[in-house]
Amino acid sequence: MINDTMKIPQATAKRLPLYYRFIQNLHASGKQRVSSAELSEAVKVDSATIRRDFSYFGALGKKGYGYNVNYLLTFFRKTLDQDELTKVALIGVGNLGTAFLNYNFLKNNNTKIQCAFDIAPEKKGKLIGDVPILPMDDMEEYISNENIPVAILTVPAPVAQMITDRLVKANVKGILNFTPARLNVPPSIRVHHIDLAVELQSLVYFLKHYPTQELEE
Ligand SMILES: NC(=O)c1ccc[n+]([C@@H]2O[C@H](COP(=O)([O-])OP(=O)(O)OC[C@H]3O[C@@H](n4cnc5c(N)ncnc54)[C@H](O)[C@@H]3O)[C@@H](O)[C@H]2O)c1
Repeated sequence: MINDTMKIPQATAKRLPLYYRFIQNLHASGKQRVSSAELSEAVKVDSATIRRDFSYFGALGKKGYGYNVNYLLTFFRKTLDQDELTKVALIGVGNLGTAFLNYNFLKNNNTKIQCAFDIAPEKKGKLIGDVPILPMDDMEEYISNENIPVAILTVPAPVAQMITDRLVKANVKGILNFTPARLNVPPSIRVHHIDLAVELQSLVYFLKHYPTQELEE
């Protein structure tokens, strides 16, 4: 998770995992330095934005040298708390939830879906991608005893708010909401809403109205 005390603009913070993944790959291939042009090509963010982003990280590229890969890797590890495993709970093991359980989030960063919950009795006790599916009755107790700070919500929209209220009681700090429901939460809880239909619509709109150059920001 990104350290709250750091003064990195939100738009920059959102690009951190993208940079981190690429820098990890560079490091693994033994590369010592990288130019903003190479980074730009790889992560599809224009190089002026990259230079501005990296100046927030205290990484000032040198002309003709670029950025030091080791420095960047250390910075991203620290900033994204890569040394610390963030536990995640998933609620709703249907089509979407099952796909997430089968996808190994640990491949790219240190978040791990530790447990899943579903109301369907036939799913109880099953393992999907090594993640156990537990009954909804146990949700609050399990999440709060295990100190799980993040939940992914993949339930039908009509029950999303009711489950969110329960997650808040269980001391969850962040919710990744895949349902179309708009969630009400206390100000201390962060909700990120991922609406695939809206994202798709927005992509189609941008393709129609903006030349590719302006798509990158
Ligand atoms: N499938 C997609 O491609 C997709 C894409 C974007 C958004 N979504 C949204 O994601 C959510 C899940 O979609 P899906 O296709 O996986 O649906 P689904 O019907 O396949 O799965 C929903 C799961 O939630 C469980 N559930 C129902 N009520 C519950 C409750 N009260 N407590 C706990 N679990 C409960 C069901 O047993 C089921 O396993 C929906 O809100 C949907 O709109 C789905």
